[in-house]
Amino acid sequence: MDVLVTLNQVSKRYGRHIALHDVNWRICRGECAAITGDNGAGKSTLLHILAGLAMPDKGTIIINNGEVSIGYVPEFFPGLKFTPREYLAHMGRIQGLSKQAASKRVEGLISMFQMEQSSNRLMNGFSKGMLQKVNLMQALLGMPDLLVLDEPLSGLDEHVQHEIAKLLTEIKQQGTSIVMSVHEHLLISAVADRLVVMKNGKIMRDGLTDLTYQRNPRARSRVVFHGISPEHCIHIEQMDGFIKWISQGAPKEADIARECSNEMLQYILDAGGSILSLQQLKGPELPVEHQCVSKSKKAVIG
Ligand SMILES: Nc1ncnc2c1ncn2[C@@H]1O[C@H](COP(=O)(O)OP(=O)(O)OP(=O)(O)O)[C@@H](O)[C@H]1O
Repeated sequence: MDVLVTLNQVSKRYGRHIALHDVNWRICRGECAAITGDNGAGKSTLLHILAGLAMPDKGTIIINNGEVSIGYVPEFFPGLKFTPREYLAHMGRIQGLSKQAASKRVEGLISMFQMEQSSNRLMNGFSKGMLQKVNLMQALLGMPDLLVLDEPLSGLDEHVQHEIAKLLTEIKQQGTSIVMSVHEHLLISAVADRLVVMKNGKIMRDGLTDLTYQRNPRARSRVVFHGISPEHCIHIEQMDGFIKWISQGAPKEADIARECSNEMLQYILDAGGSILSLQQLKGPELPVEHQCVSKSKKAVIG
């Protein structure tokens, strides 16, 4: 899997308040992750760090070959005294596009967003929905590998919410990875492949959305194991095929993609752990077969 950005043990505090606490996370090429959680859970802080707008106090950020372009869509976008055409052309130049390239890109975006009729009107008279479209267009000017959006549907009416969801689906289909904080179910069900739940600055759940399982029922296994260090657990989360933790207590329990299970089990054993059980699952909730219970390396992997 082509990982675009990896966060390792990332923490961020504001004064005495810890907004992010030892977060390990990554986003891969072509993925769309929705981040949800209560107000103050740390979603925006995580997005700011991913987008390079804030630095962590602790931890590391690894960018794929140091060359991932990122577009950021803030929650609020002001109604400026420019037309979208003027504003986007300026932004394109600021982002390093030539005059011709900026103009071509702006026209392409205006057409994709069906903004032809309003593209020469001043934005200070725009509705929230129209402003949000321009906000999204500015982030797409440089054809980013990764689009980071902070609550893209906030304050929009239902019709515009569906329009934005449709546009984000198109953007995802064009190969752009997306990370967005959301409160609305629409984007989780219509666009996201992965759902991340945050609480008190920590990631509590990170896995495929149930709809993704239904659309693409990838065979998976549930493995129960114990005896490995927190550092090895972090590595497991970052391996291809890790889906989600079911329990991080003792013993630990995780869902993994079946095609990667040999590699994962081997890693657990090499790290000094013991496998307590391996159960094959299919779909979001339905265990179809109980395969084996063994502590022996050969019996589990063979
Ligand atoms: N610049 C700041 N100065 C001080 N505290 C901050 C700052 N930014 C965020 N915080 C605090 O850090 C915590 C996490 O904030 P963050 O905005 O990341 O949460 P969030 O999950 O995005 O919340 P919301 O859903 O309300 O936007 C909150 O308690 C917030 O008050």
